[in-house]
Amino acid sequence: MALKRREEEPSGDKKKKKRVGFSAIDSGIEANECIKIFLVRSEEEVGASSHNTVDPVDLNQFFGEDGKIYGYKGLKINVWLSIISFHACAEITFETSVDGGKGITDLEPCLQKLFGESLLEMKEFLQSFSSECQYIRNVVSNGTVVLCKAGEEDDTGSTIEVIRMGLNNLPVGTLYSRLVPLVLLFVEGGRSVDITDPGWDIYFVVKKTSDQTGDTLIELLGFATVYRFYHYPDSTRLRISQILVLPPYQGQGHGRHLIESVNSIAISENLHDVTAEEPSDYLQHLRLCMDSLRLLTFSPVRTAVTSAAAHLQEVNPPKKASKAQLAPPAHLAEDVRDKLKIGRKQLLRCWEVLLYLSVDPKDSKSLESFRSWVSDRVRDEILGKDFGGKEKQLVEVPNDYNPEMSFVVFMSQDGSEGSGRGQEQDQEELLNKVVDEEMEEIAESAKRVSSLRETQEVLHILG
Ligand SMILES: CC(=O)SCCNC(=O)CCNC(=O)[C@H](O)C(C)(C)COP(=O)(O)OP(=O)(O)OC[C@H]1O[C@@H](n2cnc3c(N)ncnc32)[C@H](O)[C@@H]1OP(=O)(O)O
Repeated sequence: MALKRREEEPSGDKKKKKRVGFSAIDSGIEANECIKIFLVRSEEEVGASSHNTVDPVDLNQFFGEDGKIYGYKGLKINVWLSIISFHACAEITFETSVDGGKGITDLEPCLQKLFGESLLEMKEFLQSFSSECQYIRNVVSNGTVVLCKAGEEDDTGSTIEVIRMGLNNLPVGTLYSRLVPLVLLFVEGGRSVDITDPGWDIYFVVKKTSDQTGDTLIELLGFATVYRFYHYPDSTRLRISQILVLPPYQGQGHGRHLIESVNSIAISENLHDVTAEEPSDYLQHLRLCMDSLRLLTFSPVRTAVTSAAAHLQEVNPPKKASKAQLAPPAHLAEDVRDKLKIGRKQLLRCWEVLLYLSVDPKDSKSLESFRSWVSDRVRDEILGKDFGGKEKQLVEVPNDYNPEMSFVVFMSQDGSEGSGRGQEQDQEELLNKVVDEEMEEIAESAKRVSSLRETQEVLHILG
């Protein structure tokens, strides 16, 4: 780690500077404001600040309780992260450092907490580009190729492969420990998994290219850690714990390749199902699109959705009996889990999208029935049934993140007390807002699924 004071002062000025360092108590600087992270693939890119700056989730969490750094003026921390060896190097510069009432933050342990052993001194870091240029190739060479596709974006004859390996294996575990900083930086709430547990697998998505001498270069584009859970009585479930595509390669289908590979393992090994641990919104969106498209290729699903859509036309609002007919039949949920390894919860999410897609947008009666059905689901999810004499109430809470929508649900002890605003009318209005939001999301997902399906059909026709 290189530590530099910017523009060294002649020693005579130092005392004076200390005295004027902070006029008031040091208010500190947020880590997010002074740290820049660069992803680099060559020695030349180190120091060229125009290269690949990335936005981490939140750096403040690694720096003290309040996420602030104290005792520095003009502090800048540049961190170079090699996407060849996955080592890191930090360059720290500042004008002055003085205790302004809150101490001087020791930066090294904070950076160690984040980057661990992958943090190198600059000289060693620069050497790693040549000494470890084949690092990824050496680690993944013993893995099992689960998926192989021709690279699309260039004509170098590259291929995209997904390779599966057990994490409980020394070279793979070492590579994973170098990837953990990426998990901490880019996956919200991400943390390291226990590499000694044999239940963990890691799926690497890589790009393979041959150079002019015929030598193969392998670049790591992303990875997913997947846990094998026991499922009673004699099966196994796969849970995607962390999935990350490196920022420069996001949005190019590699997250999809990883998920497709996990799905294909679950099918080929006849496992119970595939789930994801605390998925981010975007991962939910991706899985929703992928699974809805897979469900559309399964004819029992198409038949059942068409029949459910016909029930939407019957009465508005749908009666209790016909509402039951809007849900996927139990035997279908079992078939879907068995054939596609899509669990019931995920099937229900996709089902709403598929049902919406089956409704003629001009058929207002069916749309109203559909909304009423979604509204019942939302009501059940938020308020549920009476809970031991306590009643749930929904209250709006202002929120900077999404000023339009923010609610809390709380219990009132006797069913009558609350915030004083828990009147039925208020509650109805709030529930309606939530339902509107859900309807918008379903409509958007349906639009995306429909356009992806059209593209797939065109590609199929073109052969
Ligand atoms: C459990 C957890 O780990 S939660 C945390 C998840 N990870 C993170 O948040 C880390 C940061 N983010 C990432 O690493 C990535 O963005 C990931 C892993 C979430 C997604 O990977 P990406 O490579 O960016 O996504 P990818 O390009 O494969 O897929 C996205 C697109 O494919 C589309 N798509 C979905 N299915 C298909 C299909 N069958 N055919 C074609 N396209 C499809 C999606 O609709 C989406 O496009 P859109 O946004 O325009 O609607």
